[in-house]
Amino acid sequence: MSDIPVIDLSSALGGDAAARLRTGREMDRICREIGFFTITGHGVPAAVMDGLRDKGNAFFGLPLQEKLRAVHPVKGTPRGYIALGVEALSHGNAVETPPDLKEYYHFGRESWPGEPYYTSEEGLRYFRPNLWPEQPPGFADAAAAYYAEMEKLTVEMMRLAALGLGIPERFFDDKIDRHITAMRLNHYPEQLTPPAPGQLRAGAHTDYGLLTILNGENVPGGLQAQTRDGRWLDVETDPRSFVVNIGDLLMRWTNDRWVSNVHRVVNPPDSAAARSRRLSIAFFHHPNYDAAIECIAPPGQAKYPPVLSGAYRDEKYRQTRVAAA
Ligand SMILES: O=C(O)CCC(=O)C(=O)O
Ligand SMILES: [Fe+2]
Repeated sequence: MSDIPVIDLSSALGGDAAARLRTGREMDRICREIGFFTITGHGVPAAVMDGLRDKGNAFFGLPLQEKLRAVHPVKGTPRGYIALGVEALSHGNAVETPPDLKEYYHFGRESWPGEPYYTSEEGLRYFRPNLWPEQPPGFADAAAAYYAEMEKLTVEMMRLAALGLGIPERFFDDKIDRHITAMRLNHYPEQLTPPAPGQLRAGAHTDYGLLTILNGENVPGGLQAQTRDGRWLDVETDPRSFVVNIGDLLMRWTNDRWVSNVHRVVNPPDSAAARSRRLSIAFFHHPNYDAAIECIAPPGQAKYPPVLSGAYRDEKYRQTRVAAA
């Protein structure tokens, strides 16, 4: 495969059963080979995408002192601002590199029901209040609107995934209906000094969850995905479409039928480094924390023991932190 495939979701989202099955099978074919594809016809309004992108750009454009006021007081909490030098994604895959050349803002669901699933001691570990900065105004609303669109889209995509995997269309529904998805706005600043040896915007890594839905922009110093035979492919991240990739947990759930590809964000070339900042918005779809992930496989052929969704993510977060935030 020499290019990242494109899936047009419009007929499947229109509800036509044959189109849904066809699209699910297309996903299956692609995800067995390379767990990366672009989606068009996704139905997410451009105004929602631009809305959050504008707020993100405004936030990262603030002076560092301002941004640091949005650092969460409890170290390691996936909420609020994380400055340059805190994370090295490659550590999640046991590769040592210097920290990634990015800053990011982490947030989750804005509100949830007053039920024990959310409010118990365990629930509180995943459902935490967001930490919105004072500036820019309207950030929380733009984020909630975007989050809601991603929720609708991922329910549909997981149904198509089920069709492609040959399991009941609604198999995933009750395992993702109280999902613990975190989102990130990643900002890769202009590079005014050369990176250290081995230092990238985001080191080579795999994502942890089910589907990552990414909205980026095509500027020098962008996303690359690695093929099974070790080549790096440039991934176009057009701001009007989304790039979707499979995470480790879905790879495990499918008993390795679908691949969670290694990917990275490279540095811009020297000629453009001083002016190529880049913003990406990532929705890391992750099942309900109490969902047991049991390999979808014929009896006796599961490659992995069952694991709980929440415990699995906790461990991944622990591995990728290289400095106190
Ligand atoms: O910024 C991008 O294009 C990708 C970022 C990424 O892979 C991640 O945050 O996991
Ligand atoms: Fe990633």
